[in-house]
Amino acid sequence: MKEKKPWHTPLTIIITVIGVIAIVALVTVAVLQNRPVPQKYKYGIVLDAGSSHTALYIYEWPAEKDNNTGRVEQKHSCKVKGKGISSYAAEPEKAGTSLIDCMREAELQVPTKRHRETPLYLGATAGMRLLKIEDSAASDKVFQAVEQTLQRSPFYYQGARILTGQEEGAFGWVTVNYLDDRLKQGLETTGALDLGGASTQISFVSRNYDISESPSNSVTFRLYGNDYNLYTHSFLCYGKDQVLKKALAHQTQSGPTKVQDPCFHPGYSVKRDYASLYDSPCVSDMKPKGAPSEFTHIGEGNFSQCQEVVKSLFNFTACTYSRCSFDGVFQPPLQGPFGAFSAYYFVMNFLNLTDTSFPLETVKKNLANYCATPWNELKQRHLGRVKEKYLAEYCFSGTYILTLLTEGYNFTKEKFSDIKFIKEIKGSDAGWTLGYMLNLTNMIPAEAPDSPPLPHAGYVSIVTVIAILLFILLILCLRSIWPRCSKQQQIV
Ligand SMILES: Nc1ccn([C@@H]2O[C@H](COP(=O)(O)OP(=O)(O)OP(=O)(O)O)[C@@H](O)[C@H]2O)c(=O)n1
Ligand SMILES: [Ca+2]
Repeated sequence: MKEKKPWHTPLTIIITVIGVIAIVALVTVAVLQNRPVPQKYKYGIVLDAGSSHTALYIYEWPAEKDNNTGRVEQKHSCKVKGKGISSYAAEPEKAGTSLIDCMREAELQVPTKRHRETPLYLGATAGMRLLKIEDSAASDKVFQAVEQTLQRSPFYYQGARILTGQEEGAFGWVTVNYLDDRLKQGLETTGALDLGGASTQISFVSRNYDISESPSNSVTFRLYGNDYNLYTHSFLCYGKDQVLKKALAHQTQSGPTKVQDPCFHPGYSVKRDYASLYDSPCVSDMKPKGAPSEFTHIGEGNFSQCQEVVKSLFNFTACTYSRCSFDGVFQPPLQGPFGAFSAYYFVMNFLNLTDTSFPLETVKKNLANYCATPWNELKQRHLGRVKEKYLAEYCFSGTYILTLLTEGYNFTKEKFSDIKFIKEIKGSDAGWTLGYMLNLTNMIPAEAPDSPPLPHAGYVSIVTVIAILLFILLILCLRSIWPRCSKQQQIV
């Protein structure tokens, strides 16, 4: 009878133990070496010096993945108290000191050991563009004051400058599409509509259209391996505060002491002075000669008359291109979904009109009702929660927004539902700041980044399975070789 050889000879036990130790060691090394490191973050700070106010944004992203997409998020924002930096033209130092509180907040938000490497940018928009036109020396002084504050901060200060309207529009578009993860995936992009206090931007990709008809409106990008031909335009003096000035200027051309304004509520009556109404380059050439020092601004609450006033501020006839939006500015056919943010959102959200699935006619009817609401009633309903200045202007602003979108940009009643009024996307505010930082830190690569063929978990599992298979193979091999070896020994 064939004697069965026991498998647990000292040698096989030693080999098994060594094998098991080797496998455990191999898998441990694979796991440890390739384990995702505990998340460490990097930070970037952008100050948005808008015409009406300044806001500071802190962005963060995983330290190891600067180049990866959709990973930069807004960590914190801080609203600077007071008005925009351009309002400090007469006392520039205050433009610098106004930023100190938010800079302190940023020092607490960003871990101290990251301070020195955290880039800090300030970008100014239409308010400073207007100040530069009006008084270039004053604009320089405001920048000097602002720089002084920012240079003193512990962050890696990268400079303060005025963005061009084109940059403001294009970076707003980058932000929206980056946050929506549309760029990396090469999906159809979303257009961006930004309404500020002093300027407004429209940016979108219009396929099959020759944007070279107006090269100054075109921006080309290569992002993640895709080419984009972006149409963008910034209308200076068409932000909602400057348009309000234009509307009032339009109604005070004869220098009256009393103006009955259909865009303000019945019962609204406020004294305004001519000097501060006409203090901007958007209206300064319209100032009536020999006007009194002030006028009484009286509300009438008539939406359709307000629409007429607002419409009269646009020039719809001048156009030297194949097609125009208004004021002789080229615009290709609207395409794709649009995100409308900043003041578009503030105003439409207050008015409860962000739902664009309602027919445009219904939106207009609701706004007409709102405009006809007596001023006293509105104050009772909202004061304490909403600033009086904002409250007084929502009828005008809503009318302006609808007129700009429908008559200005040509969002017809069918296309109106393509617009989504948004404040933020996945927790990050919509606006130009994120796109600006991504661009300056080269965080969006022109080509799609190479990613490892296997995810970490897949890699570890495969290494483990292969190691176990090899080990089993080794045991089987030893089991078939060993008896022969030992028999040979016996023969010898
Ligand atoms: N809750 C709020 C906040 C702001 N506003 C208004 O929204 C406009 C400001 O929009 P914003 O996007 O902050 O403009 P800026 O960036 O300051 O201006 P710009 O981009 O033109 O430089 C101002 O008219 C302000 O009165 C509003 O109506 N309701
Ligand atoms: Ca703005």
